[in-house]
Amino acid sequence: MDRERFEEHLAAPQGCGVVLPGAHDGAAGGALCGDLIRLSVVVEGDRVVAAAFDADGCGALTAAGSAAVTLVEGEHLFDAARVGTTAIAAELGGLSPGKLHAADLAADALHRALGAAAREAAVPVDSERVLVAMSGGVDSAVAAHLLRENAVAVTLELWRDEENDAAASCCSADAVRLARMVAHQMGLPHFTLDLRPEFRAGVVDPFLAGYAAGETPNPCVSCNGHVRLDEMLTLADRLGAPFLATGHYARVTEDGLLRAAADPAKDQSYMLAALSPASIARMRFPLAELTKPQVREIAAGARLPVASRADSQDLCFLAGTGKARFLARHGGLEDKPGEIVTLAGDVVGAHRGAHHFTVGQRKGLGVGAAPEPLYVIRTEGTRVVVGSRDELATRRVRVRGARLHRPSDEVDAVRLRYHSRAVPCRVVGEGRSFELELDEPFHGAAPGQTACLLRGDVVVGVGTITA
Ligand SMILES: Nc1ncnc2c1ncn2[C@@H]1O[C@H](COP(=O)(O)OP(=O)(O)OP(=O)(O)O)[C@@H](O)[C@H]1O
Repeated sequence: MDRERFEEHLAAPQGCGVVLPGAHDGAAGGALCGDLIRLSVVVEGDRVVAAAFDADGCGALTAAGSAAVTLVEGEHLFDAARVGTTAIAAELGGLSPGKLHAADLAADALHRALGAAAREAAVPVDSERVLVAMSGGVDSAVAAHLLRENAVAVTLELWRDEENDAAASCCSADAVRLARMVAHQMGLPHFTLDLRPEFRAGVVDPFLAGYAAGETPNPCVSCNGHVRLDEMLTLADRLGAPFLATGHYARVTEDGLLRAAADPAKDQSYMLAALSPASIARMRFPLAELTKPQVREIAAGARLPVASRADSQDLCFLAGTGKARFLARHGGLEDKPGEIVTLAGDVVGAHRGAHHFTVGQRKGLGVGAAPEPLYVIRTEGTRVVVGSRDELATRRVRVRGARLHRPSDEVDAVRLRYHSRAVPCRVVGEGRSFELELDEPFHGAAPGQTACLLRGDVVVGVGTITA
């Protein structure tokens, strides 16, 4: 550790307390850790023309703020976006483990400011440049690694749950830091985009409304279709990148439609079904032809620090909360006990709230001693209607809000759940609401879920299952 650099920054901190008109700000820290730093940057075109900071905490935080300002002022936006904890610590002549927290906070604040500024930047287009969406997971890290020659990285902050994620209210979410660290190790500029308001309005609120209406919504499909990929494409424009890449497993056909990934076990084309053809034209899926073991092998070979990170299992905003609790806390959906009845109207049990059930569900009904397994057929207000597997079967499914990219007579199959297999079908009717006539019975078509309309394994349209 070189105390001299540290002392210089501490004695004459660069940009400390300077107010910059027209600046974009980012803050990090807070009451829980007792340190708070705010960093401001002014970006003109593709350059950081000015930077400043304010810190309330230990001396190391002041020195770290000063180091961050020194490193980014006058630099190209992409070079500024390559500055992270390591660079800040190095500018201070190295930091002891106890003081690294200060560099972490300064980097978090810097990246929040740069992310906000990037939304108004104007970087000249490079026809090869690709913005890579990095989640902090292994798939997107490998996507970035494969495209590293021309890549700029972005991580979205979508949700921060103050009650369940105490660490996140003090520092930035762990996943964002991890993604930034991985991007920086590859030498990539990294941006953090705060999409919390857009995510709340465009994904979480419709999710809560869907459950309140007795449906089983599919928030990832609408998030990909109308929120996160659109926002990242807009950022790509600002950063002069014609393309956006993700770690999704999906392919694109020559005529610009989504197609199932080469590895059917990992295929995520269903989750991307709401993407418009205009967006698909700009998407790149570097994992399209790979299997998960191959991806892990590439990650290990490249020594990516996330090589053995587990896959995400649940909706991102439910992490650490659980659906029932989330619905109660954020949507006011409290338990309302009701009856479990058969299609004939016989009462066979009781439940604590109809919103805990989805069509096709078998487990958790608590109905013992039935001669055959019972499934949820539908919910009606506070009543949950159950029946046998045969009674659950349907050959006609109504779809609303449909968008077709090809004539309806090209639809020859549909996927009615993320992990269910495609069912051969045909479209009956026209416009944005129509029926699907299935060639085989389907068990568990749940209102609110996405109907992914297919021609073979190519996605030719999308709609929402309706009651
Ligand atoms: N918060 C985020 N910020 C930026 N991109 C994201 C974010 N979350 C997901 N993505 C992008 O969407 C892709 C698919 O996300 P999904 O949630 O399905 O994660 P995944 O399949 O576990 O991938 P990964 O291993 O990259 O997390 C990711 O590979 C990444 O490119």
